[in-house]
Amino acid sequence: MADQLRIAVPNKGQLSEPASAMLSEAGYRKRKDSRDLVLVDPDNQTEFFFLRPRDIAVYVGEGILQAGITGRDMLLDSGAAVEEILPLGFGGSTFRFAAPGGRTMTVEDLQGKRVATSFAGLLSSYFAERGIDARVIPLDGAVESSIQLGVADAVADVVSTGTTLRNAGLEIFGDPILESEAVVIRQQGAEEDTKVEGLLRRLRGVLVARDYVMMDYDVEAERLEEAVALTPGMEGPTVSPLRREGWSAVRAMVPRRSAQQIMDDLWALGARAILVTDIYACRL
Ligand SMILES: Nc1ncnc2c1ncn2[C@@H]1O[C@H](COP(=O)(O)OP(=O)(O)OP(=O)(O)O)[C@@H](O)[C@H]1O
Ligand SMILES: O=P(O)(O)OC[C@H]1O[C@H](OP(=O)(O)OP(=O)(O)O)[C@H](O)[C@@H]1O
Ligand SMILES: [Mg+2]
Repeated sequence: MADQLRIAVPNKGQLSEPASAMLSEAGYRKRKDSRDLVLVDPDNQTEFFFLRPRDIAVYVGEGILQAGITGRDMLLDSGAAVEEILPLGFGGSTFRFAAPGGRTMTVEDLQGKRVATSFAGLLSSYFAERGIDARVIPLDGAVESSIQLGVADAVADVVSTGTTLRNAGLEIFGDPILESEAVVIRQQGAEEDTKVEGLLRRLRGVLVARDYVMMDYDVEAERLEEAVALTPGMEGPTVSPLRREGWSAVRAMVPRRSAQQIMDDLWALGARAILVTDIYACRL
């Protein structure tokens, strides 16, 4: 249907499961079978198309689908007319050079050499921008084997934990070519679309619910200012009178990763009944 929001989602690979999990947390329907190619979600007037992450920028760039989830590296590699509109905080990786004995190498050493990669577009632009004349050897995957097999002198590949490179006896060198993560994309210069805005609002809500917790505590009036300084919240904490004379109840969102430290600091100020709860969903 024409008034449906049509979104591209990775059908397999590293981004597939976390992308579907995030959409499900955002209240969209989840596909039951990982082989399904299309999922219609009539309650949200949305259709999901499960596509290869590498192809997603092409569909969105052609204006066939209004938005998609893919890796920043894949979006840049595609050369499609798309733009990133929201980083999603998963699928984090760096794109890096590696070679045997790479520790002692620099990017300039690649002059005249062969560099294998499955991101030929991205790598060619990188070399062009720096005036390095290297030969890019495009491969589909398992790039780490290319040096041992004699097709390349170095590789440019996705690195997460570094295990794959280490196991292949390769060492990273040079600055990261790119820091990547999963992102929402749309066609370059696309007009504001209320349905896409709605999707983004939901996804931002999931990001906040993942990164923040709700903290409640009671504190004596004399220590209130110090306590509030530790928990400034988003637009200022809610402070309400406690039935107990001279005490207040405070409620504020705090970053999940610092919640334990803030609890310790509040306790030291004399705050009591300090409670932390998950945020299930939100719109800020
Ligand atoms: N080990 C990893 N950790 C985090 N992100 C990764 C990792 N490997 C790849 N990615 C990211 O996931 C996205 C999709 O890559 P993925 O490897 O899933 O696709 P692919 O190589 O085309 O498919 P496959 O590996 O299934 O053949 C890319 O943006 C990439 O940066
Ligand atoms: O640093 P690590 O944690 O080891 O992860 C990085 C590896 O993960 C991906 O491989 P994938 O499994 O997608 O295979 P592929 O090379 O065939 O794409 C990527 O291409 C790297 O090889
Ligand atoms: Mg891969």
